[in-house]
Amino acid sequence: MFSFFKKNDKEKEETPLEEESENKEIQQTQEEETKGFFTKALSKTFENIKAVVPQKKEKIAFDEIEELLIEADMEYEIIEKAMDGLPDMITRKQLRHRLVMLFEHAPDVDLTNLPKPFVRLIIGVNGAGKTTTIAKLAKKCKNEGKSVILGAGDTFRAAAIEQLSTWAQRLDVPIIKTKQGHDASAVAYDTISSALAKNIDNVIIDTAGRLQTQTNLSNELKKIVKVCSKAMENAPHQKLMILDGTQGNSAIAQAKAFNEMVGVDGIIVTKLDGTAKGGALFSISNQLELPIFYVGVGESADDLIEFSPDEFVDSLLDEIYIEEK
Ligand SMILES: Nc1nc2c(ncn2[C@@H]2O[C@H](COP(=O)(O)OP(=O)(O)OP(=O)(O)O)[C@@H](O)[C@H]2O)c(=O)[nH]1
Repeated sequence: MFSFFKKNDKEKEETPLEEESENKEIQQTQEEETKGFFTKALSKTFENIKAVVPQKKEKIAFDEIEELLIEADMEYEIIEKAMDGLPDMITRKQLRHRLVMLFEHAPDVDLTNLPKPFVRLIIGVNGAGKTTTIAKLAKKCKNEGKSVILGAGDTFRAAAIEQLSTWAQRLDVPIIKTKQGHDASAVAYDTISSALAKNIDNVIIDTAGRLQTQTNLSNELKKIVKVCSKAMENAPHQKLMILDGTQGNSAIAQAKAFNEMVGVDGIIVTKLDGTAKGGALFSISNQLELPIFYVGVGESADDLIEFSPDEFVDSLLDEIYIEEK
């Protein structure tokens, strides 16, 4: 999926075959690392799963799989869908195929040809982890050698502006902000204009998670989206919804409401480290018909990992199945 493998330090005299095998090795190492992250982040979910299947096996009974997926907070409707027609004893390969299929809504972004600036609008309810995730995304941009500017678009709460400003300072990235109560769409416009003027690669704009009424919130978000497109054609390029992973499946209704308001392009699930509800990722992606781009696995700016359905499913299966020969 989103892999950024740098080839620039390869020795010139390497043959294409050597280079290919080296690239494969790098890729494998990175996949292992991501799998390691998932295993760590999902330790609580895995504890529940292991209570159902304490010993790793080659084949696992249908009922046991059903039970462990329930334990991991996967919605029953999705479990039924995933397991439809599977035999009484299920192999790793059979289950893997079905589970990966649940994430069929893969992100469809050509990362080699991103517009400049690439504008992301961050939406979601208060407390879901919006501000922290914006900081994590900004850090990721910087790590990749890209410039970034933040827009403090949650003008409803002074604390939100302050919190994002603190992160901007800590990460040493510019931020456009205004006073509490001022027009959020003006902040969005100014942030994009500033990025255009200064040739900045990425724009990340925060939004309010709550206003006086749901209608006000909906109107404000719609206005921000419209104003972004006035500042730059086709902006925002991604509307990302932040969902609190500790809420498990109950985050879905919330997400649907936001999706109806402005149409969401993808999801970031936060706080995966603190929950036993990791299985909800299946239902979240499948029910909303949206890709999960990243997952948050801690409170620091580095605790964000790119979501890969394959690696996520493999780390889960590693807990219950003997490695397939
Ligand atoms: N463990 C853990 N905590 C997280 C993660 N992401 C965010 N948090 C914490 O969740 C709390 C809320 O995060 P914020 O980023 O303030 O959330 P917000 O959506 O901006 O919420 P408001 O500031 O209330 O608008 C903070 O204490 C964060 O440190 C994560 O991936 N893992």
